[in-house]
Amino acid sequence: MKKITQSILEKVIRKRPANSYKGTYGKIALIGGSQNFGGAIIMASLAAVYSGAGLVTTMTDPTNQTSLHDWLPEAMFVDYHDSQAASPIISAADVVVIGPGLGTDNQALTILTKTFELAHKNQTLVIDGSALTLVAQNHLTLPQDSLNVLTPHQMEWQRVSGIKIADQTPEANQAAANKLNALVVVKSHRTQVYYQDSVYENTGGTPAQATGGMGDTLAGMVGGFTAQFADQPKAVLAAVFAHSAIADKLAHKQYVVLPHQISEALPKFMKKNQSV
Ligand SMILES: NC(=O)C1=CN([C@@H]2O[C@H](COP(=O)(O)OP(=O)(O)OC[C@H]3O[C@@H](n4cnc5c(N)ncnc54)[C@H](O)[C@@H]3O)[C@@H](O)[C@H]2O)[C@@H](O)CC1
Ligand SMILES: Nc1ncnc2c1ncn2[C@@H]1O[C@H](COP(=O)(O)OP(=O)(O)O)[C@@H](O)[C@H]1O
Ligand SMILES: [Mg+2]
Repeated sequence: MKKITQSILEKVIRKRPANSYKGTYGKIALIGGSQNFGGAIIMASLAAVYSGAGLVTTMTDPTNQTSLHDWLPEAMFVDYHDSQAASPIISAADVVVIGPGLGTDNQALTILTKTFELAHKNQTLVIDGSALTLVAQNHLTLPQDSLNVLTPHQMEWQRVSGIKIADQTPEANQAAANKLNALVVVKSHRTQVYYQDSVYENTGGTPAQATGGMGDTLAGMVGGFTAQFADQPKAVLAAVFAHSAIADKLAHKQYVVLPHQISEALPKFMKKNQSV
């Protein structure tokens, strides 16, 4: 098993070319946030914007619009019930993050299946939270043409793969990830990443991260990194490492690290760890 260490950051985070503009850094659509879980998609959107994604659109329940803009005026808003408005933006996105706080009712299932229908080649789909539970409950097939990045915690991975948490060995997980033809980030206190023949284990992370919204933030970061950096598997590894490394640093002086604090630390962290 390979270790994910500090060295992944310089390999991925590049110095920004002088003649670049927002279009250089990718378009992301983030879909989620039911009436009760609005915070999840706001935290994911914060992470996407603070990791440097060029254009971010948040598709959520309209009850979340004011809080979204209060936290993040940089994000555009679309009502996720409005399929006519949402579909062209989803189609045009380089990266779609779906699931944080989406919920698992019929309306959430409709939004997820529509997003799967729209997914296409040259698009990365980050499937997190409720979207993973919906995939498992409804035996959905993942889209064939997009690069599918799954970010389950161990219980979500149990639902999707059928492997009980106690039996989630690297061999079993790798076989299941390959069967899904997906890049899978199995989150725990030492997160593991499965992609094709490779298994990676993160070397960072702290129990100060054990708080709701921490995974929503990682999903947004994976979206932000894959939107900007060409090598998609490496971008995922860098997002996983950066998420835990920032938390480890904050945890020197904090009992608990709040998810939005990780996002707020990202611009300085990325500047410090970019390649020269
Ligand atoms: N502020 C918000 O709006 C929040 C919304 N959230 C959303 O709520 C939805 C449900 O997600 P949840 O994960 O809370 O609920 P789930 O029911 O999907 O998973 C939680 C269950 O998994 C078990 N579990 C086993 N191993 C675990 C591990 N390593 N990490 C985490 N749980 C493990 C827990 O004991 C618990 O029974 C998701 O869409 C999520 O994005 C959560 O992120 C919490 C914060
Ligand atoms: N004890 C821990 N040590 C290291 N990382 C942790 C620990 N507890 C939680 N995390 C990290 O926090 C995140 C939790 O994700 P998730 O359970 O999906 O949260 P949520 O859905 O509430 O946002 C994962 O990235 C996980 O690796
Ligand atoms: Mg989660």
